[in-house]
Amino acid sequence: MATRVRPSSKRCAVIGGSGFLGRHLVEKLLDRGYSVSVFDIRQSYELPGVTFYQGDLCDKQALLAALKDVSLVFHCASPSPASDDRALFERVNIQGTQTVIQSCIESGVQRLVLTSSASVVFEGTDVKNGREDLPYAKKPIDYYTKTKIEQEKLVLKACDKQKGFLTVAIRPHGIFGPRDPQLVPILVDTARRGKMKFIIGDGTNLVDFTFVENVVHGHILAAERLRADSPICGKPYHITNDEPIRFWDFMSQVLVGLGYPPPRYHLPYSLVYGLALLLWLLSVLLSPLISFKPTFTPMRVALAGTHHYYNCKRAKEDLGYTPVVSLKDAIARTVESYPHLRCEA
Ligand SMILES: NC(=O)C1=CN([C@@H]2O[C@H](COP(=O)(O)OP(=O)(O)OC[C@H]3O[C@@H](n4cnc5c(N)ncnc54)[C@H](O)[C@@H]3O)[C@@H](O)[C@H]2O)C=CC1
Ligand SMILES: CC(C)CCC[C@@H](C)[C@H]1CC[C@H]2C3=C(CC[C@]12C)[C@@]1(C)CCC(=O)C[C@@H]1CC3
Repeated sequence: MATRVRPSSKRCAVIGGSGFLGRHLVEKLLDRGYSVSVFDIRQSYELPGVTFYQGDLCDKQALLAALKDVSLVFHCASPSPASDDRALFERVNIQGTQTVIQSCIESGVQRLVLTSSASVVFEGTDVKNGREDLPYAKKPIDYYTKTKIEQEKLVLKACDKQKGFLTVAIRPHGIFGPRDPQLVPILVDTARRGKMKFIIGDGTNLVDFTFVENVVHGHILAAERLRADSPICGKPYHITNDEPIRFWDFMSQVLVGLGYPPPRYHLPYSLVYGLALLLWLLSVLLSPLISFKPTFTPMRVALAGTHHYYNCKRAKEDLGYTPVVSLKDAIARTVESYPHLRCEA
């Protein structure tokens, strides 16, 4: 009878490893002595010690090739929330995640760490110090969030100690840092178009923004503690900077750091939300004729005008997590990393 060789526990794969979070995770895993395979639909860099597999995670055969002899998998691939493409989210985040789980099981992968999102409980209304036992959003605010909920449920349900397949989900919130293609670039683009003059609501709403290195730290702690006898199997964990900040103070600090004026004038939240909803509806109705993507989507307005910060006590207790970079240092390092986005005037 052929004996199955147990893959080395230091051999891992990062699905979505070409992305913002994925690449930071790959770099830290290499530092920690892991050998890393990246599976992604695109290859965005080259690094010694990394083997790239280019493919779609919905393609099982392509995935099986990348997971050969791998014992630990990080799944941090997703279409960008900005794509607002329902069919794509469903195909990649739901069907694709099912394919990831099946491929892991068939390849003998022992541990799967999913990058979920704290937004799985967010319905567009205040979440203050939210714990992991909050129910999933019944009316998710967009298709991205709806499919992130299904994705997390699939991965956590697949955890099976008997079969030796262990899973855990990390729920970060508002990831930022060097090379982020989303938060700072969208903010600067909005400022350059003269649209960052207004504060939505009274400006006192508290939000978590999480430095990418803290998110990476949470993922690695979870992976290294994921054993059959640990309490973390099949559970979700909030990972934040644990320093909620006023949404508009955070935006202002980034803008001022890059040489742009901070927003000053207030607009009522319900007015802006209503307008965003109307614009979104128009963009859907007119999509056969013209294509336009509004900057102020209902999701962004809700995120900008409500409290949404999360308690990460469970991660502290079970994973031994504490943020490794403070918010102040994180903002300074992020601002420094975008010299090309500085205000030229
Ligand atoms: N950026 C944020 O603020 C937050 C992100 N997340 C989650 O973190 C994860 C990583 O996000 P980011 O690094 O910000 O996004 P990103 O867009 O930079 O990276 C995602 C990667 O997934 C890859 N990908 C997409 N579809 C694929 C497919 N069908 N097959 C293979 N690869 C595919 C992309 O090519 C990309 O490299 C995602 O799961 C996202 O939902 C969760 C909370 C907050
Ligand atoms: C135009 C301005 C009002 C806002 C500019 C900044 C926004 C682009 C970002 C502020 C909060 C961010 C955020 C996400 C994306 C970028 C922001 C909207 C997520 C939706 C990314 C994916 C998630 O899982 C949740 C994030 C919440 C915070």
